[in-house]
Amino acid sequence: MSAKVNDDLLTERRKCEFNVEELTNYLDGGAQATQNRRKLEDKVLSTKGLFDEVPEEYLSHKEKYENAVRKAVVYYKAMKEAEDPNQTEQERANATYRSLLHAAVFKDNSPFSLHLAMFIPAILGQADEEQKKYWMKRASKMEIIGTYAQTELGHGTFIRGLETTATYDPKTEEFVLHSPTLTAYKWWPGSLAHTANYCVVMAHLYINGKSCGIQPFIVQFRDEETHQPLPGIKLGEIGAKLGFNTVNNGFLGFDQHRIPRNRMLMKNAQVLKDGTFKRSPNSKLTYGTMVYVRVVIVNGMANQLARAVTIAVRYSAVRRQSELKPDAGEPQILDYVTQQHKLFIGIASSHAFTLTAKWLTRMYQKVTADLEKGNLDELPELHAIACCLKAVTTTDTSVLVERSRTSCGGHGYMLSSNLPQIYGLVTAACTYEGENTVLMLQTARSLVKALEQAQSGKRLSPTMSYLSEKVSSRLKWDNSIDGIVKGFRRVAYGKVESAMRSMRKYVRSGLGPEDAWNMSSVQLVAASEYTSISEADIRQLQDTYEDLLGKIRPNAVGLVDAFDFRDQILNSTLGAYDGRVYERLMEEALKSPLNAEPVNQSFHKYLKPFMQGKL
Ligand SMILES: CCC/C=C/C(=O)SCCNC(=O)CCNC(=O)[C@H](O)C(C)(C)COP(=O)([O-])OP(=O)([O-])OC[C@H]1O[C@@H](n2cnc3c(N)ncnc32)[C@H](O)[C@@H]1OP(=O)([O-])[O-]
Ligand SMILES: Cc1cc2nc3c(=O)[nH]c(=O)nc-3n(C[C@H](O)[C@H](O)[C@H](O)COP(=O)(O)OP(=O)(O)OC[C@H]3O[C@@H](n4cnc5c(N)ncnc54)[C@H](O)[C@@H]3O)c2cc1C
Repeated sequence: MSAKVNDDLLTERRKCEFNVEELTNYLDGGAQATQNRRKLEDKVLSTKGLFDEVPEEYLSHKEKYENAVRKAVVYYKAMKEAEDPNQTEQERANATYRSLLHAAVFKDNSPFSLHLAMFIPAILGQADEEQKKYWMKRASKMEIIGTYAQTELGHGTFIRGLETTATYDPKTEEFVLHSPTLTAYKWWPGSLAHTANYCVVMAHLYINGKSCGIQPFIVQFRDEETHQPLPGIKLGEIGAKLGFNTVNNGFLGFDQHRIPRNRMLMKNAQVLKDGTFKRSPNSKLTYGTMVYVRVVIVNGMANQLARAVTIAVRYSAVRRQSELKPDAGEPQILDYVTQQHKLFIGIASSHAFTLTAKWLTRMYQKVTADLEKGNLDELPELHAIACCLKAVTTTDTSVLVERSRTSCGGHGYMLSSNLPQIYGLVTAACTYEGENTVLMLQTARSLVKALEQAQSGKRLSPTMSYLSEKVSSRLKWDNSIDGIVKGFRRVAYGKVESAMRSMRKYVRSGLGPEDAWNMSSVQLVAASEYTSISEADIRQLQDTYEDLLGKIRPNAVGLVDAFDFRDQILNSTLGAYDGRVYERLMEEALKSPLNAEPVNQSFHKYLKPFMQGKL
């Protein structure tokens, strides 16, 4: 088959009105950063043994895991060898994030992901200096593989309800870890089942029968040589899921399992040898690892969304279907304005999430630096904003990735398009690291507080200041960027105010504050808007929107090319740079094991006797 680039894609690229490379450089953080990223990709992607001979989807559950472990090892070594010693750690991290290199290797996800995404951050954020030195030396070289075990069979959201206990025994200077019930079993941690040998366990600390809250402990649960579970450890895999099937999510129960005192991570709270408990300056510092990961997720969503819309936009430029005008031939489906509406929002959202992620990361770094100096003032605001942005970006990305998939018609349903797997990855993020409704309610809680403060004349932080702006009940709609931002602020203010009025109404009617909160929670999450926008305003906004879709249309392929994902990273029959969609669909179909023989044995065993009335 010819390797020629599809003619429609060639035309699209000629039509593009801006410099694609310039936008790529902007996304990478400069031309040099683009070069560095591409160099990294060249090196890693040329590594032997990284890719599947048989497409992953045709392997059994067990084979998928074993194959993923094999590739994780090759990939880890390739990344280490490709490291440029002249680059800073931040530059390396940026290149790795932007390239989504692991997506070329794992259509699903790596069984090492929890080690890097949570185990190491938990040590960095929760261990004291001595512990950090010891554990980071081992963890950074992957002499040990770790995970983060917080969620239990019975509790995920309500961390204070976790049932795993860590009881301090001052006689032996040990903690005794125990799972008193079935629902106390840790359930979900990635890598836990067969990959990791250590984990950070969140457990309820008791000293002399007194509760000292939820605390982090570093626990070895497999022998370092034999990999057998240690005495007092019950361990296994939780089974097949919608996605994440190579992540090796596991369960873990403790039967009076003893660990030394120095295995409690003691940066914030401490237990002294005699059992004296030293409280953390703020009990919520224990939740720091989750705040960090929520920040990281926003960036991850921007990249996964960019990947999905790249596939869908390129496919939409190649695919021709139906008729717009009689005898004019079949148009590219990208010419249908409904198709543009489905996809261009995805491109725009990806850019918006990228910029938001940069802003949020800076805020995280500042608050973390302040925490190190003992200043906790901005922690509540960081928590409220990280919760909200994690929830909004994961929800929107899930919707937009699914829309990208359906916008490819039947071919988007094929696993070889990679869109179903991308959806499986991003929809998981609506649940993990805090279920989205729950996180939105955390943000609502701080918004209600801020509005109360504004109404009593207190000054608010810049991110909340719109709640103290004087707003007239009738807002004159204005289609400029400033006008739209003002409109959004008005709507946001209206939502919070309406939810608060509703809560006050319920309290006046005799409900307690918690019940009033629950009764108003639909409004708190997604209040109906109090916007004074009129029908004429909406028409004008709609006209502007349709006008903008037309302006983006000639640049759509250029915009997704600028994301600069290699074919191996897109891993899709529909999205490759050359647009050979139909050839690739056929090539992949021929890899199905069912195509290895013209007649399947089930014909002789079942169909023939059945059809001949002999079964
Ligand atoms: C690759 C995939 C890997 C996946 C891994 C995972 O999923 S790992 C598993 C991931 N699992 C999850 O993500 C579980 C999700 N659940 C949670 O994060 C928490 O349990 C909760 C936040 C829902 C409630 O917690 P709670 O019942 O203890 O709290 P409360 O509601 O009573 O509020 C008390 C006060 O604390 C404040 N505050 C709370 N958190 C923070 C914080 N981080 N920082 C600062 N502050 C915080 C809150 O604003 C409130 O302030 P106020 O108004 O009193 O001034
Ligand atoms: C793919 C994946 C990977 C994961 N990896 C890990 C891991 O590595 N380590 C780990 O420890 N955990 C992990 N988890 C677990 C994850 O963090 C939890 O599933 C998540 O925090 C949600 O908790 P839950 O499952 O108990 O849901 P629940 O809290 O039971 O939620 C169920 C429903 O109840 C609602 N609800 C709950 N509380 C409230 C409330 N206060 N107000 C209103 N509604 C409420 C929710 O909105 C939701 O609709 C993972 C989960 C997934 C899906």
